[in-house]
Amino acid sequence: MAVSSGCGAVRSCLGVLNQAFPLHTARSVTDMEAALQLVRNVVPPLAAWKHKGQAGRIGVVGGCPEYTGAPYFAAISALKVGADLSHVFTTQDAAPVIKSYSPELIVHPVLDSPSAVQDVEKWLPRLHALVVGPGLGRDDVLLENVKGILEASKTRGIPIVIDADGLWLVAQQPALIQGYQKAVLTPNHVEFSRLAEAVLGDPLDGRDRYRSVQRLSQALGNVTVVQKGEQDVISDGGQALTCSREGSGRRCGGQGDLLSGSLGVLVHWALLAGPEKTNGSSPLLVAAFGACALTRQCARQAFQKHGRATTATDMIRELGPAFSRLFETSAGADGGVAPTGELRL
Ligand SMILES: NC(=O)C1=CN([C@@H]2O[C@H](COP(=O)(O)OP(=O)(O)OC[C@H]3O[C@@H](n4cnc5c(N)ncnc54)[C@H](OP(=O)(O)O)[C@@H]3O)[C@@H](O)[C@H]2O)[C@@H](O)CC1
Ligand SMILES: Nc1ncnc2c1ncn2[C@@H]1O[C@H](COP(=O)(O)OP(=O)(O)OP(=O)(O)O)[C@@H](O)[C@H]1O
Ligand SMILES: [Mg+2]
Repeated sequence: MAVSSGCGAVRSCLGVLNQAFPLHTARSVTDMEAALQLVRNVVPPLAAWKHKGQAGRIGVVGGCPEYTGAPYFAAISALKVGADLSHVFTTQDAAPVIKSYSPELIVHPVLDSPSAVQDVEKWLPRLHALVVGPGLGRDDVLLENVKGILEASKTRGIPIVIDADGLWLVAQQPALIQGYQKAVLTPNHVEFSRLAEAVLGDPLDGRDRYRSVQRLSQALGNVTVVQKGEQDVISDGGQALTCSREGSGRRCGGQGDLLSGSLGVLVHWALLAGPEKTNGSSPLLVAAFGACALTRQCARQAFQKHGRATTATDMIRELGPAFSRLFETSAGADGGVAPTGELRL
């Protein structure tokens, strides 16, 4: 449970980097531990004086009759990272299925209702962050409802993680998210290419992923972008950070959903903590780094136990131990393998 608030070494390291190199300079340092320390700084302590809800109330908007696993993975991951309550806003048909996976989730069968936007809007004052897109599908009616939910959430200043089919919607209508600096997009390879085409009009430049991610973020008005892959590249248009912590060779579905749900909680915590705790780095960048490192650590631990049979459910079981290992020790004990991370400005 212990979370360090001290970060002198991190402060000086990132401080020097911030001053020394102008934007876009291709300069890098191995700095995984420094970035992990920033994540530790934003994790709220567990305390007897706190009440239910204070550690986070997260909403997941997604799921449809075809995809019930994805919103479940995201919502249960949010809880296991440390949120107190996790809501799923989904379609009438998908709701009982998702409920049956877990009694821990609060499931609202509203997403295909004509009053979907108002139904979700009622809950927004009680939510700290939204994760939009896991398992949403591409039905026009659902996407139109989600558009309204996004607008209502932006008006209230709610942090939004956009993943999966939420990114499909953003690729159709980038204005939906343009300039909203409490948004984080988490595209996989295909989703990133689609966004880059739609927003930059360019095919993906695979040679310089940093530059591509940074350009996409800038074009969207400094929305934070997490490009998932063999290494995860994260940028807010200014700084860029990569997470190459060891994960696993298993590419089973659902790992991105675990990441987006975890990120919903970390985004809330990081914004609450503010830039003082992240030493001037963007809280969203730090949150994104934390979610990537955590997902990869879960993959690694699950693979050690289950090998080729590893699935997202096995990874979710590792969330508690992986979180402790990364964020509740003073040194991020790693059991031997040297992690790497780079910070580029
Ligand atoms: N259990 C559930 O309910 C789950 C539901 N999910 C939900 O499914 C929905 C669609 O999401 P998605 O990710 O399958 O769609 P999309 O990104 O269009 O990819 C489609 C195709 O692109 C390719 N491809 C993918 N990655 C690649 C890569 N790195 N590099 C190269 N190619 C790559 C690959 O096609 P291939 O080229 O192999 O034929 C892939 O099949 C969405 O709602 C999501 O949340 C998932 O969350 C999983 C768990
Ligand atoms: N080649 C890889 N090597 C190691 N880790 C990877 C690799 N590709 C993706 N990952 C990790 O897997 C996690 C999910 O990324 P992925 O690209 O699978 O997302 P996704 O396609 O959206 O997943 P989902 O099936 O949930 O939709 C990220 O944390 C990422 O770091
Ligand atoms: Mg995905």
